[in-house]
Amino acid sequence: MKKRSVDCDLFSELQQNGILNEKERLELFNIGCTPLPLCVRVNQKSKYRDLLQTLFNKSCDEMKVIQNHKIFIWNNNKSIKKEIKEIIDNAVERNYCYRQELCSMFPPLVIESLINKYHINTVLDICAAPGSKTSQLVENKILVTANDVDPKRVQILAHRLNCWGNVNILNCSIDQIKGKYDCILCDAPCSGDGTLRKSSNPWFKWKLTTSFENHRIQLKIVRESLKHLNENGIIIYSTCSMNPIEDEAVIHSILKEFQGSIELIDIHSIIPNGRNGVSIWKKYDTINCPVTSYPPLEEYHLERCVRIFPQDYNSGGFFIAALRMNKGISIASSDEDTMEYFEKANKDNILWNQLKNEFELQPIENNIIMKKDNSLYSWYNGNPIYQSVFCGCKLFERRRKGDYSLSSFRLCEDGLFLVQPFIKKRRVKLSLESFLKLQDQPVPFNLFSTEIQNELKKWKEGSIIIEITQKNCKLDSFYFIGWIGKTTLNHNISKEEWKLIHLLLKESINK
Ligand SMILES: C[S@@+](CC[C@H](N)C(=O)[O-])C[C@H]1O[C@@H](n2cnc3c(N)ncnc32)[C@H](O)[C@@H]1O
Repeated sequence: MKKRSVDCDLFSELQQNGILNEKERLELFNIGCTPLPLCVRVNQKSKYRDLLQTLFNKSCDEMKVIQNHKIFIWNNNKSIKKEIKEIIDNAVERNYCYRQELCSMFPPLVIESLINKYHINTVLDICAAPGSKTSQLVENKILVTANDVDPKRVQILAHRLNCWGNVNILNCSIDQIKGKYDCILCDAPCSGDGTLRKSSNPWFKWKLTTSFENHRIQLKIVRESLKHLNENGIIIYSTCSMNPIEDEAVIHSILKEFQGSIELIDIHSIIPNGRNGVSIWKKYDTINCPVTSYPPLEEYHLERCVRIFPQDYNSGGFFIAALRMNKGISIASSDEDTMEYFEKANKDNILWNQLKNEFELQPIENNIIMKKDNSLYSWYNGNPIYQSVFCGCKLFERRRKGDYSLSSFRLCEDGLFLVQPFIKKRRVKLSLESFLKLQDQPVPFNLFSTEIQNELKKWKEGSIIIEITQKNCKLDSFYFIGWIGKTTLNHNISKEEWKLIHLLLKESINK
């Protein structure tokens, strides 16, 4: 097996460019050879939030509170208790947590810090898959649209964003994007040399020519994004590369092209350990070097950009810059040809009225839209937008084709946190003991107390919300989706979720 070396091409290039001195090169080598800490961000909308946070708080090495996020850090993956690891894996799989490197959290944190000052209401995450930064953005009160060009990665994105919040998801290349946004996050594809703690590629496969190719793509992504920015809008540009060709050179080229219309915002106060961006780097005279990557001849205040070395935050390497468009700029864009895949719920639709009345959805009916799909109707919460492949959170799902009875629809876990507070009917309160009985098989009504039996018999066959109401129980005030059959109560909880419930109960009771 090849051995990592302080003499690798990547480090030599960074040093020749003046990004690293001898001492920093050694520091980078040393930290580059140690594994990354495990960082976990808990979904603030998850019903297990408090349980998970209490548990993680006791077990982690460090807990950071940055804006409204609580981040739990374990410095050594191997020292995490097996039970806690199992809970983390299970909760991540179910989107109750996100495993995300610390430096990858910075671009959304920058956006969150600028929301009020720059009146940001809408954000487009233009290179969003697999969704770590989008999942962070949707925790704010802004309308988030996520896009990625790669269809397979969009599927992963959609899966990972379940339960995190309202988000519209597009699957198009940057030149097909329509509409305008207050802020666009360009987390661009890059060489990924900042990932040297988790991948061997930066050590053995890094090539300058790849950086040149990436520079061209990155520039195109930022230029295209500018067409979709509202006046006074913000672009956040980020990469996990430490190389100026993929970082400052892209920003410099944009500032030079749109001089006077775009300014670079200083974001150092948001990322205090970050380093200043550089204004000097090598001018390569090879044929394939893009001229747009040449270093500046004038002052562009590139020091306002932030470069993170792994040793700065015990993370990976990263780069972030924030650009503000202060005057409209003219880049041709075509905004015709909008296709609507979604429409507002048809108020005359019999099934819609049945669902609405059965679950008392009136207060939120204007936020619910119907997916136009030949065989399946789903209700989502969100704004209908063209080209969406997914839109909002799924609230109800069709179970059986061709059957338009209430029981052919079921409430979905994805959007339960959104509708649950509005659903006043079709709820039942169970003690923890009764709830746990449901795990193995549907429980006949007559095995519950008369009070609960009467409650269950009130409703037609279909979904119901089960609340746990036992005092001093760790799952008190928790809610789950159940199913009322003709004579039995069943649950809609997957095997893996039951496992999580038991692990959490066990760990919390033991503590
Ligand atoms: C660095 S990754 C994004 C990571 C993501 N922001 C996250 O935090 O999980 C870059 C993404 O850009 C996407 N991409 C590359 N070229 C693109 C283009 N022309 N338009 C849209 N997305 C593109 C890739 O498919 C890839 O998923």
